[in-house]
Amino acid sequence: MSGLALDGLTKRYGSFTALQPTHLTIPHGQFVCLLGPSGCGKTTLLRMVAGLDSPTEGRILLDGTDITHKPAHQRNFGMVFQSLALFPHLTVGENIAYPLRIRGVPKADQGREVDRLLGLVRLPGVADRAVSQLSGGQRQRIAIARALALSPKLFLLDEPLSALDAKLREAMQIELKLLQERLGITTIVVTHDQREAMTMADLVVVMSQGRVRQAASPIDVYRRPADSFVADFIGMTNLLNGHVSAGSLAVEGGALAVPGLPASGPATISVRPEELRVHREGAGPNRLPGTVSFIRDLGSHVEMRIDVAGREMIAVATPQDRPMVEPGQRVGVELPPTSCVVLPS
Ligand SMILES: Nc1ncnc2c1ncn2[C@@H]1O[C@H](COP(=O)(O)OP(=O)(O)OP(=O)(O)O)[C@@H](O)[C@H]1O
Repeated sequence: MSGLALDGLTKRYGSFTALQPTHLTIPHGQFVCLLGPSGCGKTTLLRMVAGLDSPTEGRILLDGTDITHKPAHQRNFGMVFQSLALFPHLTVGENIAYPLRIRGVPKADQGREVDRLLGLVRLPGVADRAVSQLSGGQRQRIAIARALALSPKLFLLDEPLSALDAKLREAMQIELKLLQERLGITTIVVTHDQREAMTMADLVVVMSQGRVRQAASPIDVYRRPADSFVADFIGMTNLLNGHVSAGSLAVEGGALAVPGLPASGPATISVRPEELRVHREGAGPNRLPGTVSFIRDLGSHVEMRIDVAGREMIAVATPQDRPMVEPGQRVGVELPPTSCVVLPS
């Protein structure tokens, strides 16, 4: 197969398992984001792919070849890691040329390659500048350019944009995505920012506690979360626990018609805030009665917090669709059946 395959990749430190046996296939040219809270094993996984750490068990295959024990410097992967900062005493051009020099690329070709790479990251003409003369965003672009020297087979980045302010970060996410699309290089980025992952990735790998919870497209992890962790971690959601009875889900406050329920027993559903409909009338199909506790108008959308049988639900509406309700008002919260996702118990 063309691409990267992890076959039971595992990392243990003594009795602690940082990465549970992981199976993952990444087709050639994909942009993958490893996403999860701090300590979930994202960096551990990336470092093993990079060859900076060795797995306790399992194999790493690149285009069908086992590279598990190949030293990092022989893998020809581009890396942007915090531990691989730019050399402050070298110019921009010298920094980018560094990997070329190590590999014995002739001097004349080095200059040409540096210019090409600076063009790629949209910073032409800065080769002679000192690194200290660059802004944070420019430095990150240089680190990316350096990592892309020698046309690597894989491009690996660990939280590459985390030091940038919110606006620049968003701009760089789009830039990085477009660059990756142009180059068609298989890319793996570690991030704990779900918006960042949704912006850039073809494949989002959601991790928690050393385990891959779901690996799917951004829209699938959002619309069809594999479990309550993923549903809660990706964006906002309403999780409702209930019991299946006579074909519907009995929850605090009422009974709901939900497609795909188990025949009996407990069940949990997830409903996104923008799917909820808030009515001034409490009664109606798939409605739960509640009381508005808080409303905030964020300009682009209105967020309503509603107390339903002692639990808080969140509904979001556009300014155009905003229901005319006030805090303290009794309302009906409609959960359209097709928007309810049944999660495995
Ligand atoms: N050398 C080590 N020895 C022992 N435990 C380690 C070592 N390296 C990492 N760990 C542990 O393995 C777990 C996963 O660490 P990892 O760095 O992969 O997390 P992460 O998801 O990248 O988190 P963050 O977003 O905070 O960087 C953590 O609990 C960490 O403490």
